[in-house]
Amino acid sequence: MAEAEVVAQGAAQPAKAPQASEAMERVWPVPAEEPKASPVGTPTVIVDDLHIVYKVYGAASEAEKGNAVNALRRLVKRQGRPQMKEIHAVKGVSFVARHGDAIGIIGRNGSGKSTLLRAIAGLLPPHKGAVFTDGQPSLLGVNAALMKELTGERNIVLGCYAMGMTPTEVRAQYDEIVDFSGIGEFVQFPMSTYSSGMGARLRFAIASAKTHDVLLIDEALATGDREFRRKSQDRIMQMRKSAGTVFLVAHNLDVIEETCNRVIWLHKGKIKMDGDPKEVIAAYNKA
Ligand SMILES: Nc1ncnc2c1ncn2[C@@H]1O[C@H](COP(=O)(O)OP(=O)(O)OP(=O)(O)O)[C@@H](O)[C@H]1O
Repeated sequence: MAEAEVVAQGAAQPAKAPQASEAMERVWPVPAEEPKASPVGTPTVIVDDLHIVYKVYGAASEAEKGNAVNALRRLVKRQGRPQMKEIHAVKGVSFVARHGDAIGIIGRNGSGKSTLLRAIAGLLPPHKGAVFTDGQPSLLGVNAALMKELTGERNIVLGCYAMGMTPTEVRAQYDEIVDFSGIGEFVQFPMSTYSSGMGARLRFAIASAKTHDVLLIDEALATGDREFRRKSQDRIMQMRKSAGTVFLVAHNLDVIEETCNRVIWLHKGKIKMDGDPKEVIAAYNKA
């Protein structure tokens, strides 16, 4: 399944990677987006009795496995395709997120954290229930794909356009993005030459160059070093102040506690606890 891309997908056309300034001149102008002034405390995301079910085909027993003999046997016996299995990943989750919230989502492996984020981003259709969002949610995941064959420069420019920034805004932000990412002269090299940490830093730097109504961050801070984590946390704080809503999935509970004003603990697809970070994390650690 494709991750939500905060960065450009399918927007790149050049055969060779030009300098950033050239790239900016070439791309068509994007209509300016007026920043919305939303008061802190008004709802941005309403999740109402959300159920997400994955359907997995071919999760069959040995006798049903998809080899030629079994396929022929099914044809002869006029049987359908191998049994489909359902994985009920999110089970009746409800909550309201507000402008200015930074909400940490914690839980054991497989508890439904990433699934919930992808559903809020609109990437997974609800089996039951609904998600209402005010504004465009942007998911920044570990796998959010920049284009590996393009230079950091090109990825910054295209990524910013993909987020709806104008050429003037991109120009104004370009140096700051490079600076924040800390990738230095590597910005001129194709991303295929980057370490995973460098790629993650650049993704975060691009994604956070814009004020998002709703920014969903899935473990994206995990690959950065300590210094980068601190800078990222500061930036998330700034986003909260500018009345955006940030969701943060991380296994590092310290990052969650330091960054978020609210924590949702998911357990086997359901909300086990929702509230003050200290209290929720203490209960989670005891469980
Ligand atoms: N694409 C998929 N197809 C089928 N099942 C999936 C898919 N993605 C996740 N699942 C299942 O949904 C459940 C929740 O997975 P999810 O990745 O949301 O959990 P998580 O809390 O983010 O886990 P982790 O902490 O390991 O990243 C798991 O049982 C997982 O096996």
